[in-house]
Amino acid sequence: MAGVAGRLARLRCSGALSSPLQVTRFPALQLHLCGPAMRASQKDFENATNQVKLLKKDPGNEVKLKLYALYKQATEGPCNVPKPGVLDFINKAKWDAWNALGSLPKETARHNYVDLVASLSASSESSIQVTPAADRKQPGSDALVVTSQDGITTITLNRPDKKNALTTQMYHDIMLALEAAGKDDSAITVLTGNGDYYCSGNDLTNFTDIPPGGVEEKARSGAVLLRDFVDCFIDFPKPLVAVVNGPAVGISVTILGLFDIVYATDRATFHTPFSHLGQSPEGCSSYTFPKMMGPSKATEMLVFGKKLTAREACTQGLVTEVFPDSTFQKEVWVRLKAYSKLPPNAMRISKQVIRNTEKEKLHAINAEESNILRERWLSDECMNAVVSFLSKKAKL
Ligand SMILES: CCCCCCCCCC/C=C/CC(=O)SCCNC(=O)CCNC(=O)[C@H](O)C(C)(C)COP(=O)(O)OP(=O)(O)OC[C@H]1O[C@@H](n2cnc3c(N)ncnc32)[C@H](O)[C@@H]1OP(=O)(O)O
Repeated sequence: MAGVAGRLARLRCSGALSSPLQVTRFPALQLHLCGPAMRASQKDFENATNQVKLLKKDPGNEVKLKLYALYKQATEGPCNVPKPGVLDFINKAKWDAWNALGSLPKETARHNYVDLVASLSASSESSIQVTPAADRKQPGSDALVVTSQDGITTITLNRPDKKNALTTQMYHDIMLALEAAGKDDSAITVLTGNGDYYCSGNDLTNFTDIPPGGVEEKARSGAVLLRDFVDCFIDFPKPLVAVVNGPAVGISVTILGLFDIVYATDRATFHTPFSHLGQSPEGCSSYTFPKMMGPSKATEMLVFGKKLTAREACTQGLVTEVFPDSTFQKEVWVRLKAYSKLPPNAMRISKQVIRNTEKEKLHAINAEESNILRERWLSDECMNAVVSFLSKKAKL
């Protein structure tokens, strides 16, 4: 356990991975950046750390390292933490950048940080997304877009540059969006992705944001989040449709067993590499997959990580219908618009008649899978796989 905790701690590098180094987009924040000639106050500094999160364009690794070093110097003073090992590339680069600032006073580092952020903001001014609070469908981030039209509420995963990997915030936002969609006046609800991927599964950087309670606490809260997330799909009251616009990985595949219809482009693939990641099945797939495709085909996917083409997934019953990529969007939406005109109450009740007999069982399976995963996340097999991915040594 100490080894696992140590590796995670190194990954975090004293909070580095959850520090403002991560360039993600957040709803608008008021900014009061100081000009270069003025000294930066603590407030300016705090505003600048928020401003970094608003940058739409990734400023590149060199600038990110500079920002990181100045941030650490401004908040903690000169670098006096042990130098990471040579193989710990990411943290070593960060350590080097911080250490290079020597004994630069905290106040100067703060000022330089604010200046650097101001120059970055000026060069990407138009990229800041200002979303009036009243227009927001759900709080937290623009990595999820919810629209309602023609009787269809569509939840779109919107992190195309990260292949729509699911951050912790996105799990929460999807739950909120599903809760709202279950109650709104739309007839059906759709989950889809923006960009070339449907979803690359759990964002593996979720493993790096370790709370004060340590990795055990992280695994415990992760298991609660997973269970709550999957419960929302089990309980969703209306017809739920997946429009799989590209490859799908991990949890985005397993929960398809809880959807009522799955339409896929012929470019989509379905991949659940749990053993490769030292993990185990979730999303009730340990029950739904063997039930729909038989135990041996399910084992090929869930134990051996066999990646299915869209057509294979259709043959196995995971996908309802496959469409040529060139006509996918058009054909699917024409079909869904027609379905959405059917009487909504009849559709909702029919769905419930089909699904309700299994609900209790699914909840129990979900709880059990989440518990087992909690243990898996603490295993060396899992940690090694996550570290390999994050240090760019492995991908699927
Ligand atoms: C104890 C912790 C608990 C946390 C809370 C958990 C709550 C619920 C957990 C439910 C569990 C689910 C299990 C799973 O979903 S397992 C599946 C996990 N997914 C992966 O392993 C996929 C990893 N990604 C890849 O292998 C490849 O990126 C790809 C998907 C095959 C695509 O390869 P390609 O070459 O086309 O593209 P890039 O690799 O260059 O990707 C572009 C950038 O996107 C980043 N990326 C992609 N996927 C992920 C991901 N899943 N997590 C984090 N980042 C991802 C990739 O790093 C690139 O970023 P960069 O441009 O900054 O380099």
